[in-house]
Amino acid sequence: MVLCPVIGKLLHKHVVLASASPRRQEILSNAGLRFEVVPSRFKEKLCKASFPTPSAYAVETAKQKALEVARRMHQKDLRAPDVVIGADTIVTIGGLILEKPVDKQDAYRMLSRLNGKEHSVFTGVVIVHCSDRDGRLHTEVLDFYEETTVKFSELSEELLWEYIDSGEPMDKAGGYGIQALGGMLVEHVRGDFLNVVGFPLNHFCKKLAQLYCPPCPGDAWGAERDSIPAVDTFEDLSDVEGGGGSDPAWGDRGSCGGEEAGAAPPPAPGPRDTDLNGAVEEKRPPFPTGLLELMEGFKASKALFTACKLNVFDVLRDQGPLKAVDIARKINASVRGTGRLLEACAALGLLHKTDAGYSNTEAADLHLVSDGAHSLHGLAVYNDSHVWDLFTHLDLAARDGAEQARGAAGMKADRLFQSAETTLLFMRAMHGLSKLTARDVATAFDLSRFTSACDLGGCTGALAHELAREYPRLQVTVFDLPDIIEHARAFQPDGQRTEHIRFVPGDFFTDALPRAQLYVLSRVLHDWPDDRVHHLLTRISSCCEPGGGVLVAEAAAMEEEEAAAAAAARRRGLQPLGALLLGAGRPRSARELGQLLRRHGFRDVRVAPAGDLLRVVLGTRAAP
Ligand SMILES: Cc1cn([C@@H]2O[C@H](COP(=O)(O)OP(=O)(O)OP(=O)(O)O)[C@@H](O)[C@H]2O)c(=O)[nH]c1=O
Repeated sequence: MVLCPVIGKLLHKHVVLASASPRRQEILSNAGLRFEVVPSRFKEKLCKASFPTPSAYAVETAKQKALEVARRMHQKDLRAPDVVIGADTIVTIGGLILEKPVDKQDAYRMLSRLNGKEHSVFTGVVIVHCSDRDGRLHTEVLDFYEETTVKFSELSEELLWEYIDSGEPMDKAGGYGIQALGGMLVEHVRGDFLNVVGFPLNHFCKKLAQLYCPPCPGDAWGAERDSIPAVDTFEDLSDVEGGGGSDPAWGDRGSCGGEEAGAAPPPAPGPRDTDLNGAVEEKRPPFPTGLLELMEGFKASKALFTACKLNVFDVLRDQGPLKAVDIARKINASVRGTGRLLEACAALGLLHKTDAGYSNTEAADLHLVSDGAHSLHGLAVYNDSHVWDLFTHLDLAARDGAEQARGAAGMKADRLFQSAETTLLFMRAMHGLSKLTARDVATAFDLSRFTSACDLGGCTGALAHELAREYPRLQVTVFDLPDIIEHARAFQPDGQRTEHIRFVPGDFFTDALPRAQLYVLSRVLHDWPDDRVHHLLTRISSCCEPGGGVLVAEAAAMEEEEAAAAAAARRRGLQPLGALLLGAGRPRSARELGQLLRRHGFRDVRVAPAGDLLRVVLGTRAAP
């Protein structure tokens, strides 16, 4: 990929992002950078008046954030980093620097100031190269900043308060997030949009190119070149690190970092390079960041699950910010243990930590609390209590097949749900996931020509509600196992029309299917092996009148997109394991699903994406 080499220069290094900002993490990981997140503990309290410009303040804050992390990691001697990246975003208007609001009133003061006017957003960035010299940390700091101007529309008081009440302003400089609801407040932007969001990626790449690209012979710009080099120059970059010479750009641009200061260039020496003392150094293998992440990944999941299980996010949503000791009391846990768990959650970007204590991030408020329209709490609890146990026995499943693993985890193979409690656990997990995707599935195609639908395996009816909401003429039947239907009532949303939805108990492999023009199979087929899928589609096909349809939603990528959707691919990559442990099914691509539908008498088969997770395939029953 042509854009990779400049970011690729960091792939062999242990890179740390000294920031808890989820936006920075997203911007950099979207650009292909691999890094560890270690939020800085530096308190953003430098005296603003002592800086000549707002940008100098942002740069110094970014520098102190990064250096604090570099020193802490060096002291602990744990996976000491090669490079630490720090950043600080501020909003300035009329000489005033606005950081993150401390409460709603503060957010209101900030937004009123910005209302109808143009302001500047500065992000200061530092790239700190670290090395160990006789046990002492040596740092070299490269810094820069980027300015973007943003103009707000004239906004009514009501709108400002509505925006503040959405909760979005609280963890954002200036009290708004241009990338989300805050985008609606903005009339125009001059400059780098991502700079406003929290990280000036373009400028960062230029700096990396300066750092790692030696001046080409005859290049009039030399080390001062300040634009991303042409693609073929990028390709040349792949070997320059091995050149072993000093880095002119670094020498010119870098500033020394306090007590750790020194003059040596940061890049590592080449394959077998001679250093100034004549000693020969072996080339270090690339730092296995990805592997280490995989090895540690389960701890991150467990921290999230545990905080959900102990209702940490509920407590903080209702009463945060709170100190660890108060949270411990409220969740009935030890202060020491709670403190550790909270630290871990903050490091994972699930919580914010400030002087006032811990508070939820936006994502935690939305998805990790136990109630609310977008809650995935049930999924976390299900994964923790049920899927976790099964995966503990993955070795057994791999060796002997699923039955052994299920047995070891205490599950009887002949019965899906052991008790009402496990049924509810499963239903809560599915409910959260279905609600997350229901709208995308319901609107992937225009289904308004149908007046009746049957959602097979429709569980709590989350998709049925969305279908009924989207298509007022549609009558939807949710068809699922009696155990499920018995508990479905508990999941019905208050105040939503339910007369268009009915719940019918039954087994779609054996019982008569309710009559409907459209049959829906949302995330059902991957649970079943080919023979069962054929059996089910044969049954649907024989019930479906010509002109009727079948709608299949699965976490299946379109083949041509597979390489691009790396994260989704990773999720899909784990699906066969889930199938091994949970049943004999398998994931199927959209193309394969389309072929299946054609084979069972459906024509005009079309595929559409439904959000990031799912693909939806719609087929129309041809005349037999
Ligand atoms: C203007 C604007 C800002 N932000 C966020 O505001 C925080 C600034 O605060 P910071 O002190 O620079 O960073 P932080 O979040 O406290 O993290 P850290 O680096 O650990 O100090 C960062 O998050 C940015 O994304 C947005 O998400 N959208 C916007 O439109």
